[in-house]
Amino acid sequence: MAASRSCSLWSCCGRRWSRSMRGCCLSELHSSWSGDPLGARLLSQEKRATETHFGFETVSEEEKGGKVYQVFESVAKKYDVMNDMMSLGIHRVWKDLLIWKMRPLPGTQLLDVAGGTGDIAFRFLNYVQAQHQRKQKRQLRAQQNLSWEEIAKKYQNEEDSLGGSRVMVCDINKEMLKVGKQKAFAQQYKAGLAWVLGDAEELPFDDDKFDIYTIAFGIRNVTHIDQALQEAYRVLKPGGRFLCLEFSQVSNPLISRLYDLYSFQVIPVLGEVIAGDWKSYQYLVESIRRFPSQEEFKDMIEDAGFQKVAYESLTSGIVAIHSGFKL
Ligand SMILES: COc1cc(O)cc(C/C=C(\C)CC/C=C(\C)CC/C=C(\C)CC/C=C(\C)CC/C=C(\C)CC/C=C(\C)CC/C=C(\C)CC/C=C(\C)CC/C=C(\C)CCC=C(C)C)c1O
Ligand SMILES: C[S@@+](CC[C@H](N)C(=O)[O-])C[C@H]1O[C@@H](n2cnc3c(N)ncnc32)[C@H](O)[C@@H]1O
Repeated sequence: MAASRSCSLWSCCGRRWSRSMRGCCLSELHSSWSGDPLGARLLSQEKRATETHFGFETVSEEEKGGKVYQVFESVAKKYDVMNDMMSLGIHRVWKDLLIWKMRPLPGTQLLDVAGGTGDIAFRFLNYVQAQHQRKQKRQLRAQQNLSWEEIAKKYQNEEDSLGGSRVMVCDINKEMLKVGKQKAFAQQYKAGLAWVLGDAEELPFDDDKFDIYTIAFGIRNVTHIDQALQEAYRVLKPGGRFLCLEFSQVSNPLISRLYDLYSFQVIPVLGEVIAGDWKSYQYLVESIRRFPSQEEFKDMIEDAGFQKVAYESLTSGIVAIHSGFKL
């Protein structure tokens, strides 16, 4: 069921279709040129270029999306508990730091891509609500002669309690979004929050629409990172900001050794014990090792057109926050 769903999603739609078409044309050409060694060599190089990685495994670009889909479909229900267990809660601090770095202004329109179960969106809503309440209190203190009805009205309007800020969570995985929506319902997040099924490589939004684009622990899973970065650029308003929280590279050799030990010896075991899924957590640690370094990723963000690109490494480089502006 999952395989057939993701197959149609990943090989037959939009740009991916044209990519797979390119693959088809190449193999047809290959057979007609079989007597030409140079042509055959060039073609086999081209064919290799359509290969990518899924953790330490080499797979075709068409296959990767489906495999990533299966990973998150499988872990969705245990995703949040796994994160707390594996990181001893540290992922919460990293996500808080992302929001503090963002410092959203009243009225901010945020797009959280690969938003999964909503951790970034909920933090954003908490932040803007607290900020708006502080502002309201300051205003009320300044307007001493308001009636109690007027004061109550100011507090009751839920939409207004966010000062016009909104967040759109976009993720390719139905199961992750389902868990996110359940969490939102249980924690009573309603206003200013929307969920949409969509691919980071082909966002279902118009150009110049959002003030801020975030992607947390998501971009590592995308097949064509350059394409996702271009899409981030496209949907941001001029002056808009790109923020990415992702695993990165640890530079200290001693910490790196301990980190490797923990990653490869402990995490898949926790994955098996808690989520009954060794393979997905093996993919997690392998995909982290495959992801570009802080500097390499900064170059990729600049290549997509962003300016003033900078990053901050956290927890010895286990993760980094990259930031850039569409100017
Ligand atoms: C399928 O894909 C995914 C599934 C998911 O559930 C999540 C994601 C995306 C990830 C997130 C949303 C973030 C949350 C998840 C994680 C942080 C998990 C990934 C964690 C790592 C890759 C390792 C880094 C972990 C930490 C920084 C957390 C702190 C952990 C410790 C302090 C170690 C705890 C020690 C033990 C449990 C004792 C047993 C350990 C051993 C026998 C191995 C030897 C290890 C050590 C001696 C210490 C370990 C040292 C380190 C971790 C490095 C030290 C670092 C510093 C001192 C800065 C997703 O895509
Ligand atoms: C590790 S989770 C991160 C979730 C959330 N941002 C967080 O920080 O907890 C990675 C998410 O990326 C999503 N994802 C993977 N490939 C994607 C793509 N091409 N487009 C959109 N989302 C994608 C997965 O479905 C998954 O929900």
